[in-house]
Amino acid sequence: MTASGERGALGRVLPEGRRFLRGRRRVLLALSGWSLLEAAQTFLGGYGVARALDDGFLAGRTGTGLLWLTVAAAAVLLGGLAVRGVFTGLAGLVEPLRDGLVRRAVDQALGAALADPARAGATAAVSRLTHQTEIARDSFAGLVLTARSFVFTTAGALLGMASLAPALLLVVVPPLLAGLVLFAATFPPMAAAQRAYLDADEALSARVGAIGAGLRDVAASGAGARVAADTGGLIAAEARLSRALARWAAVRALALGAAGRLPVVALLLATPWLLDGGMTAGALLGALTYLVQALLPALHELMTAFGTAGTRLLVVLDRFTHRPDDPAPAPATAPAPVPVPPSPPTAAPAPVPPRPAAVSAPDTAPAPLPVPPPSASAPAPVPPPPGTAGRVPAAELRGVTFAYGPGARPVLAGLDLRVAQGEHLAVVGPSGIGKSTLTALLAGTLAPDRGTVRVAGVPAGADGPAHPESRRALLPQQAYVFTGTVRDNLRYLRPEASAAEVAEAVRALDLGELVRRLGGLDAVLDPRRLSAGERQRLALGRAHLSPAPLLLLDEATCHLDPDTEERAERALAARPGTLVVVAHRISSAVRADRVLVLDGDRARCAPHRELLGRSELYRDLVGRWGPEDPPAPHRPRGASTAAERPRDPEVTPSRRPG
Ligand SMILES: Nc1ncnc2c1ncn2[C@@H]1O[C@H](COP(=O)(O)OP(=O)(O)OP(=O)(O)O)[C@@H](O)[C@H]1O
Repeated sequence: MTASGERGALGRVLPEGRRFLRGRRRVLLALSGWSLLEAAQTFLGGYGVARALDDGFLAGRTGTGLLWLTVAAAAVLLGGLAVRGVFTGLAGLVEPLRDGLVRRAVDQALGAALADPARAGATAAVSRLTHQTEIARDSFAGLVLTARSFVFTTAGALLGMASLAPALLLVVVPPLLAGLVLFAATFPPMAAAQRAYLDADEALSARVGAIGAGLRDVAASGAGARVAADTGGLIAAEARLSRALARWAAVRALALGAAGRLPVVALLLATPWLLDGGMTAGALLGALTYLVQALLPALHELMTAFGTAGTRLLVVLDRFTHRPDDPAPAPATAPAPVPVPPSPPTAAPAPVPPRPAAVSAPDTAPAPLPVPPPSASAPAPVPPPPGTAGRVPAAELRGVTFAYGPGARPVLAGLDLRVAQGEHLAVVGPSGIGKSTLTALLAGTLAPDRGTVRVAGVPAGADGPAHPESRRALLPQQAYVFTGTVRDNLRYLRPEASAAEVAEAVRALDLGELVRRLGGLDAVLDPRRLSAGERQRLALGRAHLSPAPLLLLDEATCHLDPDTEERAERALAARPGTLVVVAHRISSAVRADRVLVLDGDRARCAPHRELLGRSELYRDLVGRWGPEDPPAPHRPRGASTAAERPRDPEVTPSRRPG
């Protein structure tokens, strides 16, 4: 924030501040009363010392000297009483401020969510409700304490000096004022640095929130490194801004050093002149007491409080005063754009579709994560080894055991499974049994603890060849849609897809009406404006275009109605290749060639009707899903024949120890 920006913030905050204080006159009055007692302590502190010297010890009257020193000491007790009263009164100012800010933050968050439901989860509101409210409360309390103390202490000290010898004011006041001016000059740049730091903190909050929500998509898209680099940039920006803040604090400390010590130096330098003018040693010592014991500590506290708490309070209050629908006060020192390191040429050379300024997300809404599309030059699907076409399984698990951690109970244990090329397999089982884990193992985003997972004859995970996206595509439940054109979203897994291929995917998935509603293939999408179902439908279109022969749908149709789901599944099954679906409805299982029911030590794999007779758990699941007229099993194009397809014995029980 520039100096003018700072003045703008002050202009926004001050009227509300005045209203707030006007409504609390009684509290202010009580605070002033206690502070007057503090001023009296200051006055007596220096005056007692001066009198003790001039009227007591230097005049040979030790008793009088001791009496005046007792008066100065008693004043300290008076100060203790004052501090107790001040703290009691302080709560009456600080707590209503905090309550008001919390109410306002909730109002702002609800208002923003009602105006734009996609922003309902904006994590900046959380930072505002918790971190920033507490900053405001603490800073305000610190400021009231020190500002009040400075005013009354200074008044007491100046009054004391004036009563000892008015010439003392001539020596002490000018350097004191110079120090205050110097300090005030550091205020605007420090506030700007503070504001930039808070901006960066909110941006990081929002980004981390967005990553949390889209973690599965990021993992499925293999975009971890890119997202880590992107977020690392935000973290680095915040660290850089916090260092800038620390530098300004150092400059301010220098100002304090100069301002705090100059009046003492001036007094010492002026001593001969003051003594020549008839000033007594007691008055000089009294003045030094005022400076060293009262004024300098009060000044030090004031500068420290204004230097940190003051700027923080202004910046935070400005955020609460500023309504979300107001034009945002633009930070002059906004965090630098996050440097995203270029992806290595072999990983994903295709650029991320640019986000047009018109649709870029506001600062309070998490920006969509820039996940790089797979390389346009990614190799073509890996063909089966020569002479084995049709015989190499589309996917194969052998003795697979997997647990989420060394001490954890395995989710899958000793599982064997063969999925033939062209097969349509449905995976069912109770919640938490390991269906998603199985799809993640097939996708290679998880690696088995024991056993092997192969896709098209090659290892599925990191030990396999590069470009796993050319062999399999995993669609998780939360479909990932980015800010870009509808066309780019559809071609995400295959950037080189032709117009005819895109049109075919739109037709096959019945996306015509949706695409029209979104403004056509060239319209730029705002992901926050799409429903979960619309996102899933676009992701399904994307899967249809994918070059991967193995499609893994992990409840990727859960937000669709049964008819739309059926159409989508049939279209994806009819596409050349293999389809593995974590079934969301009984109809989904019935449509498949085979159903794998995961049940710990009683895993079974067979066609629907056969499984009904053989698996009690499957009968249970079907019963819970509700009766449904099973449509005739769909035979996908390119599906393997019954002879080619593996039968139940090829699925051995998945045992869970213990
Ligand atoms: N990242 C993880 N860390 C630790 N445990 C996990 C993790 N992901 C899943 N689990 C646990 O592993 C088990 C299997 O989870 P998984 O998501 O594969 O089951 P699921 O059958 O897909 O469940 P649902 O139908 O509810 O999606 C569950 O007990 C789950 O709590």
